[in-house]
Amino acid sequence: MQKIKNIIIGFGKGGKTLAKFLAQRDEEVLVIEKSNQMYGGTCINIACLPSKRLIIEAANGLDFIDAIGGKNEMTSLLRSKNYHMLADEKTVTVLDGEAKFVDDHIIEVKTANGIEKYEGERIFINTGAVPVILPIPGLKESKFLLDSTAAMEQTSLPKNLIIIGAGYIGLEFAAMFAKYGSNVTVLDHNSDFIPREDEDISKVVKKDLEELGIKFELGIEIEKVEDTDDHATIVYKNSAGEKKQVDGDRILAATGRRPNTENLGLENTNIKVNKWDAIEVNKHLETNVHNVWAIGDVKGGLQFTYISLDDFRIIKSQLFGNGQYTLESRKNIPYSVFIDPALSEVGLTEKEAKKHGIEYEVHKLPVAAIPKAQVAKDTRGVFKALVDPQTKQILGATLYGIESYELINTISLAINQKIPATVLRDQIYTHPTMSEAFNDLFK
Ligand SMILES: Cc1cc2nc3c(=O)[nH]c(=O)nc-3n(C[C@H](O)[C@H](O)[C@H](O)COP(=O)(O)OP(=O)(O)OC[C@H]3O[C@@H](n4cnc5c(N)ncnc54)[C@H](O)[C@@H]3O)c2cc1C
Ligand SMILES: NC(=O)c1ccc[n+]([C@@H]2O[C@H](COP(=O)([O-])OP(=O)(O)OC[C@H]3O[C@@H](n4cnc5c(N)ncnc54)[C@H](O)[C@@H]3O)[C@@H](O)[C@H]2O)c1
Repeated sequence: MQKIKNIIIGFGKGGKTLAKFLAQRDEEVLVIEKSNQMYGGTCINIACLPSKRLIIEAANGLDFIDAIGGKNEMTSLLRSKNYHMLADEKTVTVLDGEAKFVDDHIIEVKTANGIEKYEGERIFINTGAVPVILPIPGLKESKFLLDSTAAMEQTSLPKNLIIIGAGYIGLEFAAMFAKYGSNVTVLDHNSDFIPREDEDISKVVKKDLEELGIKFELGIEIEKVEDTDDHATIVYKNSAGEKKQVDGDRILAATGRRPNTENLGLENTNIKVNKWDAIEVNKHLETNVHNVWAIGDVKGGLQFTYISLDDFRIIKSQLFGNGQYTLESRKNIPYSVFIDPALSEVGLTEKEAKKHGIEYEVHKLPVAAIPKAQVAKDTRGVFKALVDPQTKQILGATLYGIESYELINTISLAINQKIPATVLRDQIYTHPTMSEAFNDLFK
């Protein structure tokens, strides 16, 4: 059995960044990836980048199948770049195979050439997450069922697409498929639409999505899924308790993703997993086994590529720095839902501020008041921010409008660096841009 200084299981965002960093320090690294179609991880191959490419091409008016072709070219290029980024390093080996723990520090890898065993001085688990398929009678067996990966590999556009789940994937794919021309129905058991958001925001978002042709059925309970030759029928109880049904030629399951720990052999180790299947870690991301860490989606919590990347920074701080950058250092994580237009947020919502008895003033600006929105011919949306009335520090912002996925990062920087709203208000911005909205939003 070979002893290795660093073993990384899974080619995810945090893991690959760590592998490169270690290689630059001449440290030996073994990166184990179970699929040669996944070099570079979930984000570049089957998640963020392909979905955003398809979303952009839908807005460009491209045909769905042509867009899929272009998306495949992009992911193949990125996959190859990612592979070489690591494999071309002299101290890194990328091993094709599925890894499994046989004890706390020993890994067995099922490769095309048989089982190989390695002992890792340090082991980093970066195996991501997998879609949750609800235990609804007939769902798993339905030949019309897709997860987000399969939805982006279709050879024809769904005519009638039913999406279960109105979360990130549900809403982004609903808007995208509606723009390509599918009839989209979204079912969610929650009766509140995007429940984290303030009502003045969620109402406009829902209205805009409905104007794209998307139908929502909220507060429902799905009873069963039945297949016929050419479609599936989902039978459900609506919010009034009435029995209803909807037919679709595809069903997209978008009801969350759970940490990918099932086949990792963790039962052979002392590594603890919580009730959501996530690996338990301390503030340095170390598991309860010394020198074994978990990175990204597999450790539970927020599932974003930039969180996995930041996990790398935490591990770097512990192994090569002063250990002061930890999970506790991380605050105010921004996010964007790439619907049409995008919804982006950081910090507190008004609902949350009220709930915690935090004093705030509300600043609101309709996107239609921003010259660049008129120029871009898309005046939908509203920008909203909460500011501390005494210190003028920004407490949070919800930006619903074009380019909000760029703007939110400025607000996030201001919050983290304690730059008051008055500075953003008085800043000179280029014109015409969406950023100059801050001159008016923070008046
Ligand atoms: C459709 C979709 C869209 C998304 N859009 C966004 C977005 O716009 N922005 C954003 O920030 N986030 C987005 N996300 C979330 C984001 O993709 C994930 O949070 C992120 O990719 C997680 O990365 P990771 O580092 O945890 O590992 P991953 O990138 O998931 O890597 C895990 C790797 O481990 C491999 N693996 C698993 N088990 C084993 C094993 N036993 N042995 C060897 N290899 C193994 C897998 O094949 C995989 O390559 C999206 C997710 C989805 C599904
Ligand atoms: N733009 C982005 O950053 C982006 C985009 C896509 C995905 N992601 C990541 O991927 C993760 C997974 O996305 P997701 O959309 O699958 O999960 P999600 O947690 O965002 O949404 C799941 C939805 O399913 C609904 N649901 C749960 N059980 C249900 C039931 N029995 N019947 C009907 N509806 C039910 C929930 O109410 C919720 O609305 C997200 O948490 C996110 O972190 C991020």
